[in-house]
Amino acid sequence: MSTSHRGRTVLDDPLRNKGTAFSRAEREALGLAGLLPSAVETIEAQAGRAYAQYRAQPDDLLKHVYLSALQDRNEVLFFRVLGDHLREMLPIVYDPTVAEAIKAYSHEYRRPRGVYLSIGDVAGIEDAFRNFGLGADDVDLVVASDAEEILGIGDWGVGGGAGIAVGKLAVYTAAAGIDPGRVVPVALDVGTDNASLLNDPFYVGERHARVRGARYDEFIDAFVSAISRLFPEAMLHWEDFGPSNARRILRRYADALPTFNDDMQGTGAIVLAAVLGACQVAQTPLREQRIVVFGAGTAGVGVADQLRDAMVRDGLDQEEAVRRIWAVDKQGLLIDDMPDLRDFQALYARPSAEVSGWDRGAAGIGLGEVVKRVKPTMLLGTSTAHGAFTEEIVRSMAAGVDRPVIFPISNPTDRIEAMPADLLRWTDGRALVATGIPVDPIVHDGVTHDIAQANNALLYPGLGLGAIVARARRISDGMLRAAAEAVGGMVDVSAPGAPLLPQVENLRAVSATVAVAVAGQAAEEGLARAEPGNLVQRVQDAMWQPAYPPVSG
Ligand SMILES: NC(=O)C1=CN([C@@H]2O[C@H](COP(=O)(O)OP(=O)(O)OC[C@H]3O[C@@H](n4cnc5c(N)ncnc54)[C@H](O)[C@@H]3O)[C@@H](O)[C@H]2O)C=CC1
Ligand SMILES: CC(=O)C(=O)O
Ligand SMILES: [Mg+2]
Repeated sequence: MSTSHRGRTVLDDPLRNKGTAFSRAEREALGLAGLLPSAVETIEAQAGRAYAQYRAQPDDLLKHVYLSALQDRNEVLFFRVLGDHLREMLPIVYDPTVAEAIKAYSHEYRRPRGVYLSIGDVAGIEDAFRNFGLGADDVDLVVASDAEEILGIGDWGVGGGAGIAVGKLAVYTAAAGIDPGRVVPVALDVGTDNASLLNDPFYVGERHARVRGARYDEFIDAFVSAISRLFPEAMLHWEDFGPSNARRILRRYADALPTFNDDMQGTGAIVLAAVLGACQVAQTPLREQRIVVFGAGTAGVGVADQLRDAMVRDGLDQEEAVRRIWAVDKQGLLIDDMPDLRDFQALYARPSAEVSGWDRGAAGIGLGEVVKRVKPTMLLGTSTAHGAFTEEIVRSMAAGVDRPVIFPISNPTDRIEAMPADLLRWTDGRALVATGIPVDPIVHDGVTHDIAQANNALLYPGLGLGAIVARARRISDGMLRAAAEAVGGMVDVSAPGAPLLPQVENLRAVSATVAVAVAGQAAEEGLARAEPGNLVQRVQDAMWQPAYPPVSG
């Protein structure tokens, strides 16, 4: 690596800064003599100190703040420490603590990271990217969020967009070795409907209600055009958009550039991987499952779509597959004569005649009644409704099936539909559980249950790496399927209590395996612009490592 910078500006560049690890020769060449204490340290020594400082932070939010500051000083060291303590630190950098950091963004704000685009300045979009300083061939990946539906915590304005894009990108690098110097986090600031932000004197975003309609669409359009023009090779990842925009935006741009929506497609694919594992344990093929999706929003319907397509591959026709899925939302079981169905929910609405004799409360046909009538084998939670999988509902489900598959995957912790220890207790250890948040192993009746983390973080880094290695023109359904099957193929679910997905410690191997499968699929579908060659080697070679390169002047 070389730099034309000298002196303090070298130390201020987190992608080049090595701090006390600059050698004497580098210090001489880069004008650093006298700007650092005399010891020349190894990265191991620096990482040991950083870890001790991290451990000394009194709570998770301050641990997050500490790691953000480390990333702002020295990216290699940040990723080294994160990689060395992945299981411990992923929940701090990412889900669930990232939710706390997002809520506190304007109060903890110290320095910017990435690109902030405001709906009030559409004309300035290209300039903003130019000011960021990367050229046409310098960007592999852009992660963008308008923060309308951050995890399960709702609208968090500019801090939500910036915080989630940065958090997702940290996982991309830690998990799949995406080069942190070749990515751009983007906060799309269209205002916020969050009154606590609008009335917070520290709030650093656009201080007006969320803009919707034609102006919003023009803003998104200008953003996508700028990306396509300025960074023609880059992949675009959409994160945490609201349900009225997520699918619409994806549809609009899916054929124009390599792009995907993580909440719909990444989540759908990781849940499919876990479901395939659960089918093996339960010894019941997917096409015979009865699946209730609780929370039919962006993620819930994304999951339903992936499961439907997998059932079709498993031998059902489209109609039969759809009929094996029951979707429940705020208004209860979705029924085709409901006036307030969203367009993307309509496919899963049951014919009203089918449910005419079912019990209805003020909020429609509730989850309890659905479980009683449907006798589901799988219950998937993407509702943000904490505690919605009650003991009564879970016991009722477990009475009808030997191995109830129950995935409360809403994030963060205070949105989860049920805690895994309760699910195991209420089902006498029979439940096959996966959650969105990380959960410690649970001992029930002498068996240790490793709870799979069905979080898109296990999938999207490898998907992105595979697409980047292939220089994919598009992200196809086939590439998502290949990713899901690759993750599913990496676990042995045969032992009692075994997790349904690979463990977080294996994230690098998982991501590399996913990337090979995705890049191979892209090539097979004629979507790869790069020659396939030896994909295993190409994926390994493409993975950035947190080690200091020599820096010359
Ligand atoms: N584990 C993972 O990888 C992922 C988990 N999620 C989680 O899924 C949840 C939903 O996220 P999105 O789909 O993006 O949000 P969304 O807002 O698009 O969907 C939530 C849906 O749940 C419904 N809902 C809310 N309260 C309900 C209740 N009491 N009963 C029934 N339905 C109810 C809403 O009407 C909406 O349709 C969040 O907690 C999010 O963190 C989302 C993406 C990935
Ligand atoms: C994990 C994730 O993408 C979400 O909860 O929104
Ligand atoms: Mg998300």
